[in-house]
Amino acid sequence: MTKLNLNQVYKAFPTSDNKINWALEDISLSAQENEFICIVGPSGCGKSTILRMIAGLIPQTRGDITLNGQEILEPSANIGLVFQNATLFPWRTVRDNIAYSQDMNKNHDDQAVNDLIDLINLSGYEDYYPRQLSGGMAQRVSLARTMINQPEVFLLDEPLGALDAFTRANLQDSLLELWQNNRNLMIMVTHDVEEAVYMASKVVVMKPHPGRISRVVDIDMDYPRRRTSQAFSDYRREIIEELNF
Ligand SMILES: Nc1ncnc2c1ncn2[C@@H]1O[C@H](COP(=O)(O)OP(=O)(O)OP(=O)(O)O)[C@@H](O)[C@H]1O
Repeated sequence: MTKLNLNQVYKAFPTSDNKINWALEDISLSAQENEFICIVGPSGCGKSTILRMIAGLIPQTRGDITLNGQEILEPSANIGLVFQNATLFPWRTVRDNIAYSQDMNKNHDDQAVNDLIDLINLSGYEDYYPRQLSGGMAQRVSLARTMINQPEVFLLDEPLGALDAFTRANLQDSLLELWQNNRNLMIMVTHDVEEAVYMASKVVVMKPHPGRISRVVDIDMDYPRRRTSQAFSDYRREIIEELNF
């Protein structure tokens, strides 16, 4: 069933000299529940703008964006968004950062919080404060904090971009596990083609000036994926070639 639909979406921003910058042109994309979609493309092609429109943070200039057939007009708890840098409450412990939902001030079930702490491999760190965590640990907490609301759509804007390669590879696996347990729709922006092939069921390749979709590549490989397999290198090459032409 189609969960999310973008139909001929355009986005214009005013420029400082009173002109119009068409940041996105004719974006059409439909996503089923359970999909893991990665969006790749060069800087400035409008990847974050797409996520911000889906999150209901900014309006599109033309076209429709619907979730379960309903137009998205404002942010809602059904759609979670995680950015590159974890933004945790510094005065709350790991447990309380996850337990208290940002916008609803609601205390979550202890069992659900413990299960998520287990899943993100932070058991034993429940009572730590953000200043006592590494970047990777903080980003895990940030993911768990969004995940606990069980959003139907989970939007991730370069969530692993600021991490070292080793932490990044670990978190890719944690994210895949979160997705496999919850089976919600994930849409992740990344600059890293290998990360997209490792994680996504579908890769959306974008081009700039104006930002548009140049190709959608279905990744037909079982999980867990082997980065050294022939199929993996073939998909990676196909996407890199698409980005370069
Ligand atoms: N609030 C805004 N006001 C004006 N222009 C904006 C605004 N947000 C984005 N843009 C413009 O829209 C275009 C797309 O920006 P966006 O941040 O979505 O690209 P991106 O693909 O996510 O880039 P990056 O990979 O560098 O994060 C750019 O030309 C940018 O200058």
